[in-house]
Amino acid sequence: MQIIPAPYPLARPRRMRRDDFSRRLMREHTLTADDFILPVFVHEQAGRAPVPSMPGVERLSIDELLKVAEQALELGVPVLDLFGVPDPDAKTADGRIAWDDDGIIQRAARALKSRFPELGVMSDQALDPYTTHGQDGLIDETGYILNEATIEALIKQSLSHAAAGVDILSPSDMMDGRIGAIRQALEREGFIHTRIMSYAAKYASAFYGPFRSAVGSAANLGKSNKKTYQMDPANSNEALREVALDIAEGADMVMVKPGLPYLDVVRRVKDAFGVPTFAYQVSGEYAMVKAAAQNGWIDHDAVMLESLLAFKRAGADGVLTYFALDAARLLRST
Ligand SMILES: NCc1[nH]cc(CCC(=O)O)c1CC(=O)O
Ligand SMILES: [Mg+2]
Repeated sequence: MQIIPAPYPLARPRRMRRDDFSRRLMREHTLTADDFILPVFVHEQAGRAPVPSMPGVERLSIDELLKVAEQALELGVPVLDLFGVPDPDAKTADGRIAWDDDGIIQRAARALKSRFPELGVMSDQALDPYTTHGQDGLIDETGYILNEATIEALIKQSLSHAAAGVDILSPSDMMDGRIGAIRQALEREGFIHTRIMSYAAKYASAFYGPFRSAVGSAANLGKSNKKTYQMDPANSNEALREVALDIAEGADMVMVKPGLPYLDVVRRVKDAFGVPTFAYQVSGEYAMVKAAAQNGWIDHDAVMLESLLAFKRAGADGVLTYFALDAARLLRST
C-alpha cells in the first residue's frame, strides 16, 4: 500500500484525534469478552487456595470452579481452559493419572458440561503437572523426552478428556507429530466435533515461572529446562514451520506462547496462514502487571486493557488471559 501523503497543513493527523467521536470512528480494533479464554487451576482440595505469584488467581475445587464458570457465562467469556493440580503423592514418572477417567480434569469437565452445557470447555494436554520430574513427556535414563512414547500418553490423555466432554483440546507439549496422532485417534473413536487448538509455536520461556508454582511442577522440574522440545526464543521462521505442520496435521486453531514479547510471531503467523490464531498472555506477563500495579507504578486497568488490545492489533483472534473476567467486567462498564 503506497500512500502519498498530502503535505502539512493539508494533512493534520491530529484532526481525527481531536474528539472522542472521531477517535471512535477510525478505531481499527476493539476488545470484547468474546476475545478471551480464561485459564483456571483445579485442585483436589476443598475451597480455594491463592497462588502467591499470581495475585488474584486461585486454585479452585470443582465446586468453586462452577461459581467461576457461572461468572464467565454471565460476563460473556466463551471458554474456560482447565489445568489440573493433582495431589503431590499422586505423581508418577509416567504421569498416568493424566489419563485416569476419574482424574481432576475429567471430573471438572463432566461437572462443567452437565451444569453449563453452553460454556466452552478447553483443557491442556501435557504431562508436567502429573510427573515426578515435571517434564511434559516421558523421559529416558538420560532425561531426554521421548517423542513417540509421549505421543502415546498424550493420545490417552486426549481421549479421556474428550470422553469427559472437553470441547477443545490444547496439546501444550511440543512433541513432533502429536497433533496428527491425536486427530486420528479422535476420528477413530468418533469424537469428530472435538476441536484442537495446538500450542504450535511455544517457546522455552522464562515467563512460565508463576504457572509452574501454580500447578506445583516447579519443585519437580528443579533446575532442568524444556529446551529440547520448546522453541528457542531467538527464532521466528521456525515458528512458521511449526504452525504449517500443525495445520497440516489437523489443528483447527493455532497458538503462539508467550504473548506480548512474541507479538511479532503472532503477526507473522496470521499473515502467513490466516487461520484462527490465538496468543497466551502467560503467568509471568500477568505477574509483572500485577506487581507493578501493586507498587503504584502503573495503572492496572489501563495497562490490562492496552496489553489485551495489542494482541488484537497483532492479528490474534483471541487471547488466553488470567485477566479474562476482570477485563470483561471492565469492558461492560465502559
Ligand atoms: N505444558 C504445560 C503448560 N501449559 C501452559 C503453560 C504455561 C502457562 C503460563 O505460564 O501461564 C505450561 C508450562 C510449561 O510449559 O512449562
Ligand atoms: Mg510441532
